[in-house]
Amino acid sequence: MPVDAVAVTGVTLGYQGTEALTDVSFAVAAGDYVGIVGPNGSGKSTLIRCILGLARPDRGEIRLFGTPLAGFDQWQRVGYLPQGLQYFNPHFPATVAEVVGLGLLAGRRFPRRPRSGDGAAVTHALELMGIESIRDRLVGELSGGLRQRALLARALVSGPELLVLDEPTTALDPETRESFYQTIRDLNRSRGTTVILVTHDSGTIGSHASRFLYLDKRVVFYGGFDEFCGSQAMSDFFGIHSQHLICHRH
Ligand SMILES: Nc1ncnc2c1ncn2[C@@H]1O[C@H](COP(=O)(O)OP(=O)(O)OP(=O)(O)O)[C@@H](O)[C@H]1O
Repeated sequence: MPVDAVAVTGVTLGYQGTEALTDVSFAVAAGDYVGIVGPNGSGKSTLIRCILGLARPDRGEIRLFGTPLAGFDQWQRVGYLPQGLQYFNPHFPATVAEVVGLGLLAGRRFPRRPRSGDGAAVTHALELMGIESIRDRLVGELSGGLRQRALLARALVSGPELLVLDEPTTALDPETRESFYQTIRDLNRSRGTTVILVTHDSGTIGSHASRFLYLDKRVVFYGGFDEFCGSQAMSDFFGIHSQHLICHRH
């Protein structure tokens, strides 16, 4: 049986007595594209941080590619684009190629040194994102859309099988946002990259992702978008009008 890229079982986490995640369980098969949506403060970023080992659940277990997180050390298989990284100081003294190259060091053990194949990997990631021509520009000087492509190239430079993105489109205008979503979908479809993407864009994600996770501290819904839009339980939960708003782009 194929091993799931991510398996989350019974994860519960509280901050100073406030429950952020309650008994969350779901699995992401290799090749899936999962959109995670939910209201502000519903635990989306906390869940992502747990999956990446950046926050520790009080209870429950997480496996990446079949290995419990505590023993997982193949971080080059995982690409991460965190929330809020797009707000760069315009004077930040690093070029696009340098920022992308840092993505290779992040997955290595200490001492983190460049290796001989790194230049080719950086060029490949830049080409994949269509930004090879701006490799020597300072990253802080770029437009929001180009900067987000550079940061995506950084997340992709190690050739990850799993790509995790936390609200990657918030700083983008609608046109750039759509093109960014297309890029992610192409990666998923043509390269088979497994994608987990957190967004407030509940209408848009339905037309891109293969699965939909609605989180409100617990898993309210996890499944296909068609199933979500046809579900009486979801109409009862959201009210028919709100459910329709989520489903309208689909
Ligand atoms: N480090 C922290 N310390 C204390 N409380 C926290 C911490 N991080 C998050 N929280 C709280 O945990 C809850 C879940 O936060 P989280 O950021 O995971 O939600 P979210 O769904 O990603 O929110 P948003 O959509 O606004 O980004 C919120 O009530 C938040 O205030």
